Amino acid sequence: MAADRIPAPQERRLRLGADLVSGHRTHLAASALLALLSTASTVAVPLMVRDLVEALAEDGGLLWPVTLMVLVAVGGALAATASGFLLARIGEQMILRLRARVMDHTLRLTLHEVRAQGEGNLVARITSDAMMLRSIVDIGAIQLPLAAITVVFTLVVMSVLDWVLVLITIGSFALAGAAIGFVVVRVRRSVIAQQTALGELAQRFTAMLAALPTVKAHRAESRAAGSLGEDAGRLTESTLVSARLQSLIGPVMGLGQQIALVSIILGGGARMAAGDLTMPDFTAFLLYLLQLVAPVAFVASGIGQLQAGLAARARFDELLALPQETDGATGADPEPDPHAPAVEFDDVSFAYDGEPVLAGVSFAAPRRGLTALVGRSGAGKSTVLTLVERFLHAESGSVRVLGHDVQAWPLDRLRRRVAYVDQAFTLLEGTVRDNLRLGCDQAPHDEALWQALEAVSLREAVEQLPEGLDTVLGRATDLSGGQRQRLALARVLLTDADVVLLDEPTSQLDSINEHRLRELVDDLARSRCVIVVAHRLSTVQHADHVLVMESGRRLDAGTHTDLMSRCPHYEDLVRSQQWTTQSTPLPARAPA
Ligand SMILES: Nc1ncnc2c1ncn2[C@@H]1O[C@H](COP(=O)(O)OP(=O)(O)OP(=O)(O)O)[C@@H](O)[C@H]1O
Repeated sequence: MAADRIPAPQERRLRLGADLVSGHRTHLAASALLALLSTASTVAVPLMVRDLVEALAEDGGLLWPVTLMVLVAVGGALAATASGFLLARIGEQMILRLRARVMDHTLRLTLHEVRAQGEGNLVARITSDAMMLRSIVDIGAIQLPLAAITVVFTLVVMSVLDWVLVLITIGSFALAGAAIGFVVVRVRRSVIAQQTALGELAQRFTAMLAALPTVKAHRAESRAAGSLGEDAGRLTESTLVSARLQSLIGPVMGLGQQIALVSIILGGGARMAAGDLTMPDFTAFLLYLLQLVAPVAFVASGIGQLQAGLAARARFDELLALPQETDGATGADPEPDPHAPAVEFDDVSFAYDGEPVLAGVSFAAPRRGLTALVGRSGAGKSTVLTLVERFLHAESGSVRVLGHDVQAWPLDRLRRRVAYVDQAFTLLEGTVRDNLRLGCDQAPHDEALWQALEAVSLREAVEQLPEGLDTVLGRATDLSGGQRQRLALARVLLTDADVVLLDEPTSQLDSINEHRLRELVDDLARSRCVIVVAHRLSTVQHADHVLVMESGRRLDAGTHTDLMSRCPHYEDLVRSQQWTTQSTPLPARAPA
């Protein structure tokens, strides 16, 4: 199954030659052939000019040489155009495949890694980095080798005309070449710094947009814009470093050309005076020299741009080398144990980057019914859910689902059995229909979707949306908090998950919504195991089992009534209803 396939580490690098250009070999060969024809015409034209000069001197017919020269020149131009177009197509196809691969890979990274990388930084990979990488195909695959071939061919033909002048030409350009080589090494380093700064800016801007309501509510637009401006300034600084280096390339080559031209005119004049060089040969030589400038300059600047592409490639390699979520299990799905609890924690400990968060937690949630996790903010309740969903791995102890360790389940199967509803009741940017079908293997019919909406009292609201089930949510049209909540639960109703994990939002809902949510959760709990991180007393009172957590430990477990009679900490939580307030000390208990 594709979703379960984890690429071997060596597959996770960009193998630009085989990996990206594969499937386009014919087009690539055609493009190379056309470019070669165009190069041949470029090399041939000055020789034709020489024949023309000779024909003029000998009073010969001009029609045939001129016609041939025009045909060769126009043919060369057409071949260059066709080659360029083919190359652009290959480049776009390559970028298409690359983007698809990187997006797929990114979605399979662990949540922890995606957060560590930053969304904006990851987006920069498929935008600016991808465009930079295109230069490897545009320039590196054909144009640069061809420019180099043109230079070599031209020098060979020039040496047939006069090898002494060729030595002078090579000497003049060699100096410039050495200076450019020095610059190019630094260009690559500066481009990596520039792309990293661009990723950072994109990341900060994305995060700022996500927090826009808070920014606006605190009238912090100016401060936010100022801070983003500073990041943009840092990006400009690193861009200027590479721009400064790259801008050196053109003038240095120009200088090489000037030196070569003056040297050739002086040297050529002397050799003509000595009778070692004819006028037509000198004319052709000069034309070749002028023609040589373009490919030599292209090789010089192309190597610079190639460095940018290679820098982008290094950033892709870095991303592709990040491990995907591993699929622990192999072989067939484990058969659920009918006698085992739905979820079972056995002495589970977990730490975030060395910081202990859970310590020796044990509990069992039965196959049916509502289990509530309660505790102050930071007690580790949400972390328990993430371990069940295998977003994170326990450091010790075992987390079992339907009788089997979560590692024994193929990841895809585990997540089919366990539905997760986060605190924000997140909806994807897409139609209502897409959102409802998210966890379903077989897309349910609209009738089933309407039934699920009916069950969560959302049918009327969706019918009133501009395009009903086809209304795109997430941009101009969005749902209220309570409606999102119900849509997320309708999504769960459409799956056949055995376990439902629900991270209750900390914000207080109005009493009608709270009541509806409770009814829905009770409904779900009649046929499935529902584990809810509870922030409301109403949820806890309805729970069949309550697990009390404090500082990453299981403090007690039982029914609400039992816990009220024997667990002072629980009594405190219930009385204060301050499940989410860590810093505020709880008021003293009333005397019994
Ligand atoms: N991504 C993370 N990286 C590092 N530490 C984290 C991360 N997420 C949570 N923590 C830490 O782990 C601890 C437990 O967090 P968790 O979210 O499980 O608590 P919680 O009981 O669900 O809190 P709340 O009721 O406020 O949602 C906290 O101390 C928190 O600071």
